[in-house]
Amino acid sequence: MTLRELLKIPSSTDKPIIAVPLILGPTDKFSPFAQKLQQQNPDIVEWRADFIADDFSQAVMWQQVKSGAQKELAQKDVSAMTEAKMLSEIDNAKQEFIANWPQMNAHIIKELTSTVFNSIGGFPVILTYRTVEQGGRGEMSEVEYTTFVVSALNTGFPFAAVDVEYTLDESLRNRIIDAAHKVNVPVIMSYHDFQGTPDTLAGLIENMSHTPADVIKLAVMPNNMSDVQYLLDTTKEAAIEQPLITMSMGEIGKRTRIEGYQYGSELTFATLDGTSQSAPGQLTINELLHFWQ
Ligand SMILES: O=C1C[C@@](O)(C(=O)O)C[C@@H](O)[C@@H]1O
Repeated sequence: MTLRELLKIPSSTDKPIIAVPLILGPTDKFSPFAQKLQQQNPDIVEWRADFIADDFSQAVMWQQVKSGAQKELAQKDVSAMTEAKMLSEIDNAKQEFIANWPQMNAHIIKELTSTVFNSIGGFPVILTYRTVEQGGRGEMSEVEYTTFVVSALNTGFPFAAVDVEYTLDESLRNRIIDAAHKVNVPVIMSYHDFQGTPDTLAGLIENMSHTPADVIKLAVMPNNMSDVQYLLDTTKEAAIEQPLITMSMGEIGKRTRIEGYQYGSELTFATLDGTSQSAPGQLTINELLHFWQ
């Protein structure tokens, strides 16, 4: 099955799927992004949830509740005794907050997901939470990351696919894969190396393909042109069942984002305006279309 078939993105061209990253944070507006999306019409949006989800983590939310209560207390003219008592009540409230957190968290994740789906006007969405270790912004623990992704999948919003990092603990990885498959969402198993191009790419792809994932994705940093050619050749020679997405990042890897499809990479990441890159070396959609003319 091709990636287009799997993600249900039909096309009459031989060109790869174009994915655009959505990297908005909690104070950013969605409408300029949505507008450019309509104008440039990529195939799919990758919601990089790591740009926003950590602002709604348990620690951040508790801090907000706590400082709100402390502020209120500071405005009251109370005795030192009453103040001490109230401060200890705030600490007790933490237990209650922790007990209620799973429901609150599910509610927050549903709101975030709903905002994304309602803002981007019908484009298919890949859900990605990229950890700092793999080159993203996400600082949640592995368990929190898993909870976030599983909860987002269970909101009922129809994600076109979900990204799962190969470096995540295997049992947690499988929890996400099971949750995704239960709601018929294909899983993209991804691996990033922002430092270099491992000389064991073929083995890595092979090992990743032995997971229950539906798509394999590899993004690595080349240090010279032969690293770039090595990535392309390995992509071409990969004999795995799943569709493959590969790229060399950075300036010298740009070629793989344009030509990778000729070697078997079925999706390429591009930006709407050249400024909102989610990884180094991404071209704009216009640049890609220009090269493909
Ligand atoms: O895995 C990838 C590929 C990527 O790192 C790139 O190099 O284009 C961009 C990420 O947003 C995406 O999740």
